[in-house]
Amino acid sequence: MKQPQLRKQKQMELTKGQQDVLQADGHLLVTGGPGSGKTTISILKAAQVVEQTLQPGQKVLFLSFARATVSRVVEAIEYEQKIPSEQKKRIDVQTYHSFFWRILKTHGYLIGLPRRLSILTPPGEAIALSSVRSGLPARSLTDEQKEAKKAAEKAELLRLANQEGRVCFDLYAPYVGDLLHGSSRIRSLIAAKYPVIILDEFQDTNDSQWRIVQTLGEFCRLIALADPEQRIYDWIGADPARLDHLRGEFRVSDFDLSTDNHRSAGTEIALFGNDLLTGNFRQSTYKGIEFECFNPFADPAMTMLVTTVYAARKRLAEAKIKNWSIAILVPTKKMTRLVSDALRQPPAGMTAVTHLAVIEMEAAVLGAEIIALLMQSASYARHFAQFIGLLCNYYQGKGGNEPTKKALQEAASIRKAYEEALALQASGKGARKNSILVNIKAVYEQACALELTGDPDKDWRAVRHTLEDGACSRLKEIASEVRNVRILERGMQLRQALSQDWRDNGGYQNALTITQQAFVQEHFATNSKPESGVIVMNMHKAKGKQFDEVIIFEGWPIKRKGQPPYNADRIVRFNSKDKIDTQTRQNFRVSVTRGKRQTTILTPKTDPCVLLLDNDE
Ligand SMILES: Nc1ncnc2c1ncn2[C@@H]1O[C@H](COP(=O)(O)OP(=O)(O)OP(=O)(O)O)[C@@H](O)[C@H]1O
Repeated sequence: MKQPQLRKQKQMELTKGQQDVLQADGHLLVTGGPGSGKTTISILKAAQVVEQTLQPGQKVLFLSFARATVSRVVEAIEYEQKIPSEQKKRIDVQTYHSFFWRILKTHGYLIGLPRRLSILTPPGEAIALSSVRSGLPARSLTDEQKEAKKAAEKAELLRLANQEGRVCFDLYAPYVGDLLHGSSRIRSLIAAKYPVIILDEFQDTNDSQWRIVQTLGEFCRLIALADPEQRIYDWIGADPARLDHLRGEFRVSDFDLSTDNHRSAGTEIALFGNDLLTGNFRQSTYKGIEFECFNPFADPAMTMLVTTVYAARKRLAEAKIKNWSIAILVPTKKMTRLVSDALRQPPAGMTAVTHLAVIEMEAAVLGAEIIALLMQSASYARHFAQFIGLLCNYYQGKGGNEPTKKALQEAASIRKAYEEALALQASGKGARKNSILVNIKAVYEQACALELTGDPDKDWRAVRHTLEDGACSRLKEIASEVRNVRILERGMQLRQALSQDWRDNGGYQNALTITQQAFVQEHFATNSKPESGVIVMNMHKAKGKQFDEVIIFEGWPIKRKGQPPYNADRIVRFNSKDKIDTQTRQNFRVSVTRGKRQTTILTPKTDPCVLLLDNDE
């Protein structure tokens, strides 16, 4: 087969393995380590398919797990100057979720789901499950309680889907599997539109996704990309034997690009990544990998982090890298926040570091709904009731799948106080002076009394500041959470919709619905650009991404009087050798190999990360 039509440009030399992929027919399995060029060759292969075999109206489907990966793939496609733009348009990059959702929305009724379906987003799911969860202790469950909790959660999610048509993400694949297995018509409809499907990160497919791949493979040509050692989703059902399942089910041609490393060419980052998997370090130093140990206290730790960031920034500026990116990867949610705070206000008066922190969004999204409601005119009777409802939602949903007992209790006491107030009102009595509603209501009224302007940015901020400066500590917390959502920076669409609402109605009549819809759409948006600048994120979220430099930063043992040091926020749980397993090693390797030019690992001096010790140490 000939290569896709070439335009005049600086040519990337394809490796022998990559060229073999271009020559091959039928189902393909392309394996290889981090940066071995799997994504790149799959895009070139897709362009070749578009040019040589697709009929008008048909497209190549590229399926990825995360939106973050989608944006990287979209960027990589744009970057391939040798692919003409009309061919690029025919490579459709989607997440598994968005692809499944479209199938479900159109055909779900065939398996008994209601005709109208809506997406149950993660915060919505957390709220819906909070009543099931509040009946059980949040931690230290017995095995029996864990099973019971799982079963009760599952039953509620199925009920929501089947009776209310609100479908959570985890049910997409099982339902689509049922649909595809049950209907050859749907299978051929999909195959007619997408005769070739590329499956990114195939090693992470769980059983229900595999069931779908099995049916699609009968009609479509599959191109699976995988690195068995970048498997990070064991906890939600990825199976080490998945590649063999594919080989067993279909005749696939296997291509192994594993020895190549283009991402960090000229460094030994990939080599170090491989040694991390075994714990046998073949070298005492690795080009492109730096280690630093800090004194195990907040100030020296953060000082070292900030100076490391300064140094990385300087290196990239000196190397004249355009749109450079530095990722600070940390092991826990808590660390993401700590680091973000420290970069905003570094110790010892050092200059702040502008950055983006990728945080769990539940609290911020639910908080944003409260701001949106407060922008909305309070002229209708149920406005305050709706406000209380959203406040309870915030507490029920802010912890995502792991709500704290305290937050759930908070929701319950707000609801109780509200019902009590309603009862007192109904019997003609005044409100209780010591009710938790007093401050809530006072700030609510201040926010409702604001004179809004029709400029969504200004108005959004005005409401947020009112909560921030008001007398209610709960609403203060919400205002500070909402800062993380940077809602109005999320593209013009939301801002335009709010402005339109104002123009049409002389006020924001639909601000809440508009905001909620914006967040739902965001789950499926594929146009987000890969991040540049300094980005702080949980190590788990770095999968599939690449950055010019990576800094890995973990917590340190915290001394406690009369007790052993508290060793949370470590890459390995408690930094204990007993807790090392394949998953921990693979996760660490994924993080380390995200760096193109350098990866720096910062670890506490007194108790360095156990994965960095040689096996026999
Ligand atoms: N033959 C090649 N020559 C030079 N650079 C290449 C070649 N193939 C890929 N690259 C570049 O190497 C980098 C990594 O490639 P790619 O993203 O395709 O790897 P990958 O195998 O998909 O990585 P991962 O599994 O870690 O996501 C990209 O910046 C890409 O442009």
